[in-house]
Amino acid sequence: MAEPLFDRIALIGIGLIGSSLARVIRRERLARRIAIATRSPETLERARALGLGDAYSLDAAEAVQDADLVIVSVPVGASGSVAEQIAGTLKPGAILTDAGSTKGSVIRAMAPFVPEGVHFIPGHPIAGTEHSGPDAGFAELFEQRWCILTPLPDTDPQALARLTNFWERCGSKVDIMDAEHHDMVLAIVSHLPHIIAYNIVGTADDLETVTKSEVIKYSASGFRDFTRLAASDPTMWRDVCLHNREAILEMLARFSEDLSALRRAIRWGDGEALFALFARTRDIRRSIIEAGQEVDAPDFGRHVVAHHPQTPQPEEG
Ligand SMILES: NC(=O)C1=CN([C@@H]2O[C@H](COP(=O)(O)OP(=O)(O)OC[C@H]3O[C@@H](n4cnc5c(N)ncnc54)[C@H](O)[C@@H]3O)[C@@H](O)[C@H]2O)C=CC1
Ligand SMILES: O=C(O)C(=O)Cc1ccc(O)cc1
Repeated sequence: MAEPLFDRIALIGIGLIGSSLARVIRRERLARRIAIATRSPETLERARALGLGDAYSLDAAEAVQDADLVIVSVPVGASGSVAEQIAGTLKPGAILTDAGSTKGSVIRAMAPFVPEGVHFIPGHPIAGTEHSGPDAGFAELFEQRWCILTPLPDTDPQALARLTNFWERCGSKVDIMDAEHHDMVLAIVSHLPHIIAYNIVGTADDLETVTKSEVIKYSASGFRDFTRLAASDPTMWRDVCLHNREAILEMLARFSEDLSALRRAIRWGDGEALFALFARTRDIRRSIIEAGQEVDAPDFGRHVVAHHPQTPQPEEG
């Protein structure tokens, strides 16, 4: 059996991402000990009841003591305050990383608190679901998914190799890029789709000519896919919007321009323009399938039911 990669891993935040990490770390024996810290007592108790770790604390500073790898998986707006809390007890030589959906803001918020001798390597697993909390996680979440690492210019290559190895042992493929590029790419492939979903579901909810029961009744159409995304955690997505503001605004501006062109084509009955766009976008989906990426909305809800048939989800926070 392979040696554990780390002696002690500390997980700060034990929601969907933190608890999925706990489960895969356990399954793959990636650490001898898992220490868990989170902010709310209810979530911590739930993590304990699920047996996700070896030590539990409401104090992040306590949890990171002696940890060789610290993974912060909290809403991105909380990453600075977590860094401030743990700064004094991080072990020299430890690797500090995170799972946040935005990277520039996380670096700006956390880096000032990282002590000399601690290797800070921000990260982002491109894997998730619309569910949140410790019950929602599952060990297979990261399998065959990309994890993007955004090291800083002075990052130690050995620490980077160790963290890359960790994510690969979790089942992920690892890519490395700078934070600014990450934020631009993710704005279009992840943040905008969620914003559009929140918007369209809100628009449908506001309609006066179509009743709520009709929206529910006939939603076995494209609308249903949007409702899945629009069911994602409000705190997490509020923070993403507030902390990747520039890139999201840039992509929204482009989106609005293209939407205006599409609107014009519909108004003027320009079938050729409509057909040309729809044919081009169909090719994109074909390329995704050819590249071997999963494209159908994964019914990750099944995992929640399969793992914990009757457990209610605790309040987050
Ligand atoms: N949900 C998703 O699909 C994905 C989320 N992410 C990112 O991962 C991070 C975590 O997301 P999830 O696990 O989905 O969220 P979640 O809502 O399931 O869990 C968040 C956890 O952070 C804790 N928390 C909140 N504020 C805290 C604080 N100040 N100190 C300590 N703990 C605190 C909560 O109690 C909870 O345990 C976020 O930054 C998110 O952007 C990344 C990839 C996918
Ligand atoms: O549920 C989905 O379809 C997602 O897109 C999950 C997701 C949410 C946020 C991320 O930063 C990465 C992945």
